[in-house]
This record gives sequence, structure tokens and C-alpha cells, in this order.
Amino acid sequence: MDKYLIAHDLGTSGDKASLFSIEGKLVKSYTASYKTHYFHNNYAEQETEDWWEAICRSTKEIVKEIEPEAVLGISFSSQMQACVVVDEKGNALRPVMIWADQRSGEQMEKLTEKVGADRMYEINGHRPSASYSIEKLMWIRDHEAEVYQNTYKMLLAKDYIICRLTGKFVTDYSEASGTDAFDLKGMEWSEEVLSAAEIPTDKMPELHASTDVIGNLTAHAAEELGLAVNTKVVCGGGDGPCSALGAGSTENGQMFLSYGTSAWIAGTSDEVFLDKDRTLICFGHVIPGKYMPCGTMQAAGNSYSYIRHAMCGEEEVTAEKEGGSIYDVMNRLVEQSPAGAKGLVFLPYLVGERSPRWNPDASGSFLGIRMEHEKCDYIRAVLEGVAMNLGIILEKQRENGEIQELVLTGGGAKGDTLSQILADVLGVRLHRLDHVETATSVAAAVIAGIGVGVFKDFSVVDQFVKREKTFVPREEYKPVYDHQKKLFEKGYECLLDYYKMSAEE
Ligand SMILES: Nc1ncnc2c1ncn2[C@@H]1O[C@H](COP(=O)(O)OP(=O)(O)O)[C@@H](O)[C@H]1O
Ligand SMILES: O=C(CO)[C@@H](O)[C@H](O)COP(=O)(O)O
Repeated sequence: MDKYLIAHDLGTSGDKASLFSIEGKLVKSYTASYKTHYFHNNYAEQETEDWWEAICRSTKEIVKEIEPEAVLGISFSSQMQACVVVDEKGNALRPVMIWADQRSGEQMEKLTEKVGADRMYEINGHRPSASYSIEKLMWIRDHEAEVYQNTYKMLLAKDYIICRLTGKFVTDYSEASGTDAFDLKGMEWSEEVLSAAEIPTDKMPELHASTDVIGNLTAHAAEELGLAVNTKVVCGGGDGPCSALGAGSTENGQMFLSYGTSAWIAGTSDEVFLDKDRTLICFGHVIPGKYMPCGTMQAAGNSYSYIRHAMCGEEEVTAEKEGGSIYDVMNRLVEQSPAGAKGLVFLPYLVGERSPRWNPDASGSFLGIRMEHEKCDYIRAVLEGVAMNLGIILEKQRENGEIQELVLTGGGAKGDTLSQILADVLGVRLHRLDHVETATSVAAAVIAGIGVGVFKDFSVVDQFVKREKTFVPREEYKPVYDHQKKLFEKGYECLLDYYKMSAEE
């Protein structure tokens, strides 16, 4: 009987389940989407029941044609920085505050005051921010006393699913490094941060390596997923560090760009990386003993989805008629607008911003609107605005070493139009991987395989990952993008007071 591994990419837009053969071949994948509820200006929540339904549906779909016993293990790549509060039975006590939720600004300030901004960064490899889990848990304590009182553990996204699959309350080091309460050098929960936050350490889950087997599926979970009870559940990691492994970034300095709902430019390092002005961040890698220096923006693919929903009703109809993706129809429209979108500039701060701006109050805008601008210009401006913002992250990363090329991955990189715009604006060669949308799943499959003992080590990832196409920056567009970048920067500076004012009650 052939043997398989299951990888779940529990992302922001949905859960992608992938079935891999133990030889490294992607056999089948299926995405079950779910909603994010954005409200009250800076709240962003998802429902644990939606995640669970997506996990069950997508798993059943990919194992339809195989024997359940042929699946050796199941693991995860998970959206990070969530705050899932559960009782002793693992029941979720409220909707999940996801990474994009920025409501806990006040808690961030309190924590900064007590621990100190420099010290927070030195401990965590992250500055205090409303996007991290511990600030979110503090918010729940301060605003929902009853929920907090009943909270047995705070879990991250995939860890909630693991709890439902095995009954265990765990997380891995890479996810823990996205909580703002993790001592990155000591690889343990930070007593210093937790005591300043006034959160007892026993509310945090047990720490594990990404490749640790957490347990077998419970009988109930096995039935809901259509799998066998002896299927092993392997811990897995955060989607940031998983994307590093999936992009083949396993050694010092191998840099990549992951473009999903959010986006990041990151690499691998043998040591904890601390940035002199604290704008870049550092996660624990899924490979033990390694780290992932990273600069991350909040709304990349998210900006594209926003404009899709706000403006592209007609294109939805066309896509339906053609039986293709709405994004392909939008990409065609982008080609009708010239580089620079006739001077239209988009600031992609729809859910505030992380590195390097670290401004939760920033919001999105189109600047320089003229009578001549059409829908195609708006859509192009969105892609260019995201690319220019990634350009700022790239410049920050360049302070630590020359970067001429990046591996490109993530669901947003599927289209050639977007990939070429990225290459032109960033001015670097981009090597796009095949199956960009499954790179983090590849990592989860590798982790599952190591966990259940069919793979020796992480080098097996080379069997799974192939470069599909290279995008070379086109020199002729440099002048127009250099000018747009100046407008982009000036636009942000001019709006700083506006952001502050708009955040005041
Ligand atoms: N063909 C395409 N061209 C451009 N962007 C795309 C395309 N397909 C999907 N996207 C973008 O990719 C994002 C989803 O990225 P993905 O990595 O699959 O999901 P997640 O962020 O949930 O992990 C969506 O927000 C969408 O805007
Ligand atoms: O922003 C981060 C990590 O810093 C991501 O982990 C988010 O969790 C969302 O991931 P995608 O859904 O965009 O892949």
C-alpha cells in the first residue's frame, strides 16, 4: 500500500488540505474557505467552528480515493499571532482575534511601559504590538472578565485544531515566537514578559519542536476527518517559518518573499537576529536551532481581495462565465493600465501596518485621483502600492547584506502580472516556485514526515520544491517607479497626523 502525509495550511482565507506521497509528490489538494469578520475599525475575528468545518471537509475531500490507514501523519502550517481562548475541555470561549486584529493598542502601551521597548525586543525579537497574541489576551482580561476567568489556556490557530484532534494543549517554538511572550534565546515562555503582562505562565500551552508527535487522533476526531485512529498528529509550525522551509530557505542568508493575505520578505539565520532600530522582526524557525529574520506587511493579497469585493462585480460575472479565477480577470485588466497607473498611488494600510512602519492607526488610501483614472488604473495601483511597500521592507533587509534575488512563493504569486510588477518595482530577480500556493504545505508535509520517521531530516525539502519561472526587472520601468516611490513615501508622511486624528475616539 502507498503511504501518505497530510498537510493543512490553516491560512487567513481558508484551510488548504494537501495529500503528499512519502516520495514528495503532491497527490491532491482542496481548499475550504472561511470568512474573516472585520468590524469596529480595527477588529478582525474568525470562528473556530469555521476552521473545524474547513479542516473536516478538506480532509475528507483529499482522502476519498485512498485507504485511511495509508495516511501516516498529519501536520500544520498555521496563520500566526492568533489568540484562541479555551476552557479545560478545549472549547473556544469567544471568536478568535486573528493576527490582523489591532484593538489591543492600550495593552501594548502598558506592556511597553513596564518592560521597556528595547527589552521587549531583546527578549522576543519583536517589538510590542497589538498584532501579537499576548496583547490580545490582555485585552480579553481587561474587557471580558468572565471569558478570561474561564480561560484554561491561550492557544494559537493550529494548536486549537491539534487540541480538538488529540485533546492536548500544545504549541511549537515557531508559533510561540509570534506571541510577544517568548524568550527567543532561551526558547521558553518569558517569565519577565508574562509577569509584566500579569498573565500566569500556566495559561500558555506546552512547548514542542515542530516535528514532535503530539499524539494519535481521538476516535471522535478520526471519524469526523475520515481518517484512522492511529494517524499521528505532528505539531507543525507558523506559516511564516513554514514558508521559509517551503521556499527552500534552510541556510543562512537564503532570502524569499511570501505573498499571501499578508506578505513578508525573510530569510534564515543561525542566530537570533536583532535589528538596530527594531523595525524588522525575528521568529523561531521550524528547523531546530535556526531563526527567521523577517519584515512583514499586513495587507498584500488582502488589498487585492478588498478591491475585488469593492469594485469588481462585473469581473466576478466574467470569471464565472469563463470558469476561471476572478484574479485572472483582474490581472488582465491590470495589463490595460500603464506602469505607474497614470500617477495613481495606493497606500496599502487597510489593517494598519507592521514592519517597518509599525503604525496600527494607518489606513488605506488612493492618492492623486484624476478624471482620467479608470478601474484598470485603480487595480494596477493596488498591486504597485503593495509592491512599493514590500520595497521598503527589502531596503531594510538590505542593510544586513546585498540582495539581488528572492525566491517567490505564496498564493498571491500565482499570476504572472503580479509577479512581474513585483520584480519591476523591487528591482530584483524573482524565482517563482511551482505550486506557489502549496509551499507552506510542503513544509508541513516535511515536518509530518520527519515526525513519523519516514524522512531523515529537513534536506528532503529539495525533493518537493522546484523553481518554475524567473521574473527579471525591466530597466525601462525604473524611472516611473522611482518617481511613484517618492510619491508613495511623501503621501504616507503627509497622512501621519490624519491617521492619529482618525484613531481618536
Ligand atoms: N491569480 C492571482 N493573482 C493575484 N493574486 C492572487 C491570485 N490568486 C490569489 N491571489 C491573492 O492571494 C491571496 C491568498 O493567498 P494564499 O497564500 O493562498 O492564502 P492565505 O493568505 O490564506 O494563506 C488572496 O488574498 C488573493 O488576493
Ligand atoms: O503575518 C503573519 C506572520 O507574521 C502571518 O502568519 C499571518 O498569520 C497571516 O498569514 P497568511 O494568511 O497571509 O499566509
